[in-house]
Amino acid sequence: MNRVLVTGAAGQVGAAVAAQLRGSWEVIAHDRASLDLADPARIAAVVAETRPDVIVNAGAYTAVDRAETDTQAALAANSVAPGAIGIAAKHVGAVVIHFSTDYVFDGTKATPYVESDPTSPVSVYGASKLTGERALAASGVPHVILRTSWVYGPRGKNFLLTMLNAAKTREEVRVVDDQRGAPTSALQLARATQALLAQPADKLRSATGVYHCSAAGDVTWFDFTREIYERWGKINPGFRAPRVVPIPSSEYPTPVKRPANSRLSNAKLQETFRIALEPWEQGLDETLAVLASA
Ligand SMILES: NC(=O)C1=CN([C@@H]2O[C@H](COP(=O)(O)OP(=O)(O)OC[C@H]3O[C@@H](n4cnc5c(N)ncnc54)[C@H](OP(=O)(O)O)[C@@H]3O)[C@@H](O)[C@H]2O)C=CC1
Ligand SMILES: Cc1cn([C@H]2C[C@H](O)[C@@H](COP(=O)(O)OP(=O)(O)O[C@H]3O[C@@H](C)C(=O)[C@@H](O)[C@H]3O)O2)c(=O)[nH]c1=O
Repeated sequence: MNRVLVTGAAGQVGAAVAAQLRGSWEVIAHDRASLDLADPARIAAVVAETRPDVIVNAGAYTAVDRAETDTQAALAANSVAPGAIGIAAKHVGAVVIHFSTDYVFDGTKATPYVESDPTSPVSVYGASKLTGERALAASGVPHVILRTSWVYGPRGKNFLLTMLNAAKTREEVRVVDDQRGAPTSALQLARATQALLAQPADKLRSATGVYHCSAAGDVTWFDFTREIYERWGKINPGFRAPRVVPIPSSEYPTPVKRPANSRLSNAKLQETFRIALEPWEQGLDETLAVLASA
């Protein structure tokens, strides 16, 4: 059985990927306690000891607003670590699958972003992830960078859980209606990763590069919130949803501006690997079903 090392395995995507691959892969899962990505020497040692065939790097500093002031920690995990992972992986002949973000773009394009579009991050988080993409590529290791968007799942910190929690105490939630993207579930990303790893090894190696990988379709955060409550209500008849009020981003001030357009064209992923993620509605229903059964 082939061996895969998963970093950030306590996070939403890392946990889902590790769970999805168990059974068909020997999974070595590392969280922050066992592999601190801010420690390049530890990365080198763990990779040299375990000699994985594939490394899935799902660890990252994802607190977008906090990254503006906690910059060193964000840079260590998001910018430096991918390069260290690439160098260590190259030594043992491993392929690296790495996650990145829609926030490498400024969101001013009118249509979905393609991989060749110029990047222009407007946040430290986005800039740190872009530097990480470049560091991984510069290491010379065969790699696939999956840029995704608006990730949520049944655990961790994410917009879905924030909104379900808000419903417990709030009569009304006010949500931005001028940022558009594809909410992508951790489970959808885990399945896409599994499909990627099922490709012939030489194909994966020769397809080195950046791929956009998000759920099909798009919504605003306001639309997404309404759908969350409507669908949660259908499986929990006693649920009382707060009023959902659409607002412009200017009425929800955050330390960092978010891109207005987060839509990512997945055509390259589909053409190269024949991998297509399901519509975001399916990811949401699956995740709500997991929450309902918990
Ligand atoms: N969440 C989202 O909306 C999106 C995420 N992405 C990307 O997808 C990937 C997975 O994100 P997601 O699972 O959602 O994020 P999470 O925040 O859920 O998980 C990231 C994990 O990385 C860990 N981590 C952070 N810093 C370090 C470190 N120095 N050493 C070891 N582990 C560390 C975190 O640990 P701890 O909790 O202890 O900090 C956490 O367990 C990331 O690359 C992210 O940039 C892309 C687009 C959207
Ligand atoms: C909680 C809340 C948020 N919002 C807005 C703020 C923001 O513009 C948008 C989403 O809020 P979040 O805090 O989830 O946004 P954010 O943390 O920026 O989410 C991002 O995380 C990183 C890691 C990524 O890579 C991105 O793809 C994206 O998912 O909704 C409201 O309008 N009303 C609310 O009640």
